[in-house]
Parts: sequence; structure tokens; C-alpha cells
Amino acid sequence: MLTLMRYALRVAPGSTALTIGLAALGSVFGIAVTLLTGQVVGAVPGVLSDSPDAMPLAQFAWLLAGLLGVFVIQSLTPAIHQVASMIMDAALVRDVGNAITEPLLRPHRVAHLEDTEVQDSQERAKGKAGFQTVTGMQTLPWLIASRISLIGSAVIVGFMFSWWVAAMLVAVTLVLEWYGGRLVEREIDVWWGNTEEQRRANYLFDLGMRDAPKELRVFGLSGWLVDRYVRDWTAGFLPVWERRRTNAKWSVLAGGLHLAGTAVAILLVGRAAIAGELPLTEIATTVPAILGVAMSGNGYSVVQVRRGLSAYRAMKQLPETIAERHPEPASSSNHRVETMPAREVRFENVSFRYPNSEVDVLKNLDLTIRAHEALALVGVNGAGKSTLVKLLGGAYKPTTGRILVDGVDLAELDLAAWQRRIAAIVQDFLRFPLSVTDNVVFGAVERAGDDTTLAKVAREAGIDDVVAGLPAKWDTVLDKTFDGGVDLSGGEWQRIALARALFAVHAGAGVLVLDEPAAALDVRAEAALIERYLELTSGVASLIISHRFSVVRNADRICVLADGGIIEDGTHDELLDRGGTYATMFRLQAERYVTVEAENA
Ligand SMILES: Nc1ncnc2c1ncn2[C@@H]1O[C@H](COP(=O)(O)OP(=O)(O)OP(=O)(O)O)[C@@H](O)[C@H]1O
Repeated sequence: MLTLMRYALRVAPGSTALTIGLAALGSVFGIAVTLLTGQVVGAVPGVLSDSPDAMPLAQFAWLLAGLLGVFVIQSLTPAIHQVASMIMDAALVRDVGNAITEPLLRPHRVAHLEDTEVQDSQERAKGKAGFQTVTGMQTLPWLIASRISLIGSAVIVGFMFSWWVAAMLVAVTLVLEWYGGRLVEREIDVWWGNTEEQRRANYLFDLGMRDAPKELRVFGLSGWLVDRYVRDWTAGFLPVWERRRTNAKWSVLAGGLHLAGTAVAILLVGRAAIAGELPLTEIATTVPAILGVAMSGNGYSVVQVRRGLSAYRAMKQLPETIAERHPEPASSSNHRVETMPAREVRFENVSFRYPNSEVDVLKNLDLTIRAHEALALVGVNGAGKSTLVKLLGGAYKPTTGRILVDGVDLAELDLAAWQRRIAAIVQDFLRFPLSVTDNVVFGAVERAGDDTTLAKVAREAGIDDVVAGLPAKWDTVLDKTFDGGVDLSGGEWQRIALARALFAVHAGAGVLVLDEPAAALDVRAEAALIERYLELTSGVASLIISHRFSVVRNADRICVLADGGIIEDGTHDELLDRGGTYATMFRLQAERYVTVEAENA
């Protein structure tokens, strides 16, 4: 409890103190109500019969006023508690979210994201039911309140009636709490166990609500989706019921023990009362106190706090796990990365296999990309073209071999600085649900606000007309789910992405990577755009990946990637003359176009 409390007090001192303080105060007031009620009830007969040893009326009135006052304050505190708790939650959610995502985002490489140990560590840090640290902290004040009720009520029973009865009550309550906690824990485990059915149900939910609403309608799959969702969800819930059924016997036993203990305590009080051994005040205080102990078991909160603590510990451990398993190279400041590459980027005998894979995607590959040269890379699906781009960007390091930038091993360079040198449009480029401006200037965020360059790249990428037609021009949000937002076509998005890369080049990027940059454009538009692009970016090392030869042929040099290595290298004409793989692929595609054009004619 203390560990979690210290953390929450550090993140949100005021609201945490208020949340815990008010919950504790609520319990203390609850005990005060029990004591005052006992005093009032005990005094009533004397006051009514006007006996000489009765409580003076003024004192009785004060007692009643005190009881009323405590009662009023106790009813007001939940509202303040709720507000304080909401403020605390918000601060904790932000902090936990940041503490988990920051170490995952910090590395410049991405291999840690595919490491199952890191994934597990991340899952543990989150906890099964969302941010478990936050849930733990939400329930912690109630656990503290329960404990105060338990101890306070037990002390009343001990003082006013019997210490062994108090001890027995605490024991049966804690047994029930422990058992109840175990039950909750197991149910949570089953429920959040991510069974196949639950995962499928969640997937179907997202599919219908977010991912594919249009396709589902086009294919008339809405009814099917609802049926499947209900079926999978129900199937996912069955294990929980199964677990409840199995536990029913023990639940009855634990509940019965608790009930019997409480009943025995009340019966003993009754017997002492009948025997005239217990005055009215003690009776009226002890009975509610017995119930106070009985009801203060809080297995749910115990479990949530315990899980919150283990999620908190995993969260603290996460950066260490990542740093240990995926150390970032110590970068040397001796190299002026901001002017690289001045000569070339060279892949030297590079082999690569993805983490957890047995297959070498690249095998002893040698390739030189010269500065100021536009190099095109072609190859069949899955040949490893995008993989090569990921290695070039330092997202992965080669399994063996080296990548040299002007003769310096990429592993020795400041990776962050090198990545800033690269302007890339990858196949699944990011479509930010933000304004057009943001979508373009994210190419070189340090140049945000440079409207002249923004207007220039808009013209160059051919998006000036698109922007002019948007409701809020450059400020239009490119997502229809936002107010005034719009959806763009695939081709328009690609032009936006091209403008982003161009913005980066104008801001000084030294390597331009275009991986299937304009496949959503029609063939002529794509070829024309890339041609213009290459003119605009001459002076920058460009790597272009495309399946369309109308794009590829514009490059200064073309490399064919197959079987993990470069099997052909030359200009378009040279490769055609050679009559190898490139020539075959080119003729095949050209033939198709010639046939289609002839048919159209
Ligand atoms: N994260 C990954 N983990 C494991 N294997 C991967 C991963 N990403 C890609 N691969 C595998 O690496 C191989 C090369 O993929 P890559 O995407 O580099 O091919 P490509 O030449 O760009 O293909 P395409 O022309 O279809 O875009 C494929 O067999 C693919 O399945």
C-alpha cells in the first residue's frame, strides 16, 4: 500500500492526499456514528423517565447535534472524494501511459518491439484490465477505509464486550476476504485470460465499429458479424461461469463460516443483555460494531491493490528490461552526421534475419548507394526490398556484415541524427488524423512554421489544388471522424506523403527513400510525378522501390534484388541489353501495357 501511495503522492500530491484522507475520514466518522448512536440509545430511557442519574437534557441535545453533524459531514464527503479521485486518476493515467510508452518509443531501433520478453514485460506493466496501477490506486483508499473500519469496530467490540469475540470476528472476516479475493483474482484471470474466443470477439467488435464498416456493408456482412460477435463473446464468458460453478461449494462454506461467526457474536451480546450483564449503551454500540467488522472484508480491493503493485513494479522494470536486452549503441560525436552521406552508403556483406525468424531475408548482400544518385531497387514480392530500407534507416541492425556511411559503420553513428537525415515514404506511411499542415511538416518538424517551403512542396507534389478545395484549407483535419474533417483518396494521401518527404529534403535530408511511393496513382501520373521528383531532389541520394518499370527506368542506376542479394546492377538500357531478370520482368510488364493499349485502341 505504501509503495503505491508514495507513487501516487509523487504524481498527484493534492488529489491523492484528499482521496485517501477523505476515504479514511469517512471510516473514522462511521466509527464515530457507531459510538455516538450507542451513547444516544443508552441515554434515551433515562432522559424519558426523567430519573435523577439521567443524562442532562442539554448534554443529550449536544450528543444528538454531534451525531447529526458527523452524519451530515459523512454524507457530504463522497462528492468531494469523487472529484479528487477523478483528478488523481487523470494524473495517474497520464503518468502510467507515459511510463509505459516512453521506454518503448525511446530506442531508435525497433527489434525490441518484436521481442516476446519485452512484449510480456509491457503487458505486465499494463496489467490485464487496462492500466492496473491506476485501478490499484483507485481502490487503495477503499482498502484503507475498510481496514480502519475493521480495526476501529474490532476495538469497540473488544473494549465494550469481549476481546476474544473481537478476535474471532476479525478472523472469520479475513478468511472470507482472503477467499473472496482469490475468487475475484481467478475470475479476472479467466476473463482477461485472452482466450481465443475473447480475442476474436474483440477483433470483431473493432472490425464493425472502426476498421471495416464500409466493406462489411458492401458484402452484406453486418448480420453475420453481430451473430459471430455474440457467439464468440458468450463462448468467452463461459469459462467465467464454469469457474463460478466450481467455486460455489467453497463460496457457501466460507460465507457460512463468516455468517456463523457474526451470528454467534450477536447471540452472545443478546445473552449478556438478557442476563443483565451488558448496559444498553454497550449493547447499542457493540451490535453495529460487530456488523462493522463483518462488513469490512474487502477482497476485491486487496486483489486490485496487489495487482496494481505488481503492475507498478513491472512498469518500473520495463526500461531496464529493454535497455538490457536491446542496448542502444554508444554513438560517437566524432562524425558530422548532418552532412552525410557525402560519398556513399555501402552495404558490405550484409545478411539479415528478423528476430524470432529462421530465414535469412538478405544474404551476403553488397550494394552501394552513391550520394547524389537515384538508385532504383526492383525485385519480386518478398524479395527483401522494404527490409533493406529498414536496415538503411537503422531500424534493425544487420545480423552480420556492415552498413558504411562514407566509410563509417552505421552502428557507430548517432542513430537519431542519421534517421533525421533520411526522408522516407514507406508503403504503409503514416496518415495522421491531423491537419494537412501537420501531415506535411512532420517530415521535418523542426521547420514547422516555414510556410514558404510548405507552399513550395505543395506545388511540387501536386497537392496545392487538393488543399485549395478543402473546407479549412491547410487546417483541414484529414480524418472524417473529426469535426470538419475530410477523407482523402489513396492517391491524394500518397501525394501528401510525397510532400512530407519533399519537405524533409528541403529541410536538408540527405537520403530520400520512396518505397512504392505512388502506387495508388495511375501509371502516367506516377511516372510523371517520380520524374519530377528526381529532378527536384537531384543532389540527394535516392532509393526508389517500385514494381512499375515506368518509374524505375528514370533512375540513374537499377539493382535487381533476388535470393537475398543483388543479382543485376546497371542502367535501364544496360540491363535490357544484358537480357537477364530485369529485361524479362520489364518485357513482361511492357507487353501487358502494349496489349491493353492496343485493345483499348
Ligand atoms: N517483421 C518481420 N518479421 C519477420 N519476417 C518479416 C518481417 N517483415 C517482413 N518479413 C519477411 O521478410 C521477407 C521480405 O519482406 P519485405 O517486406 O522486405 O519484401 P519486399 O521485397 O519489400 O516485398 P513487397 O514487394 O511485397 O513489398 C518476407 O518474406 C516477409 O515475410
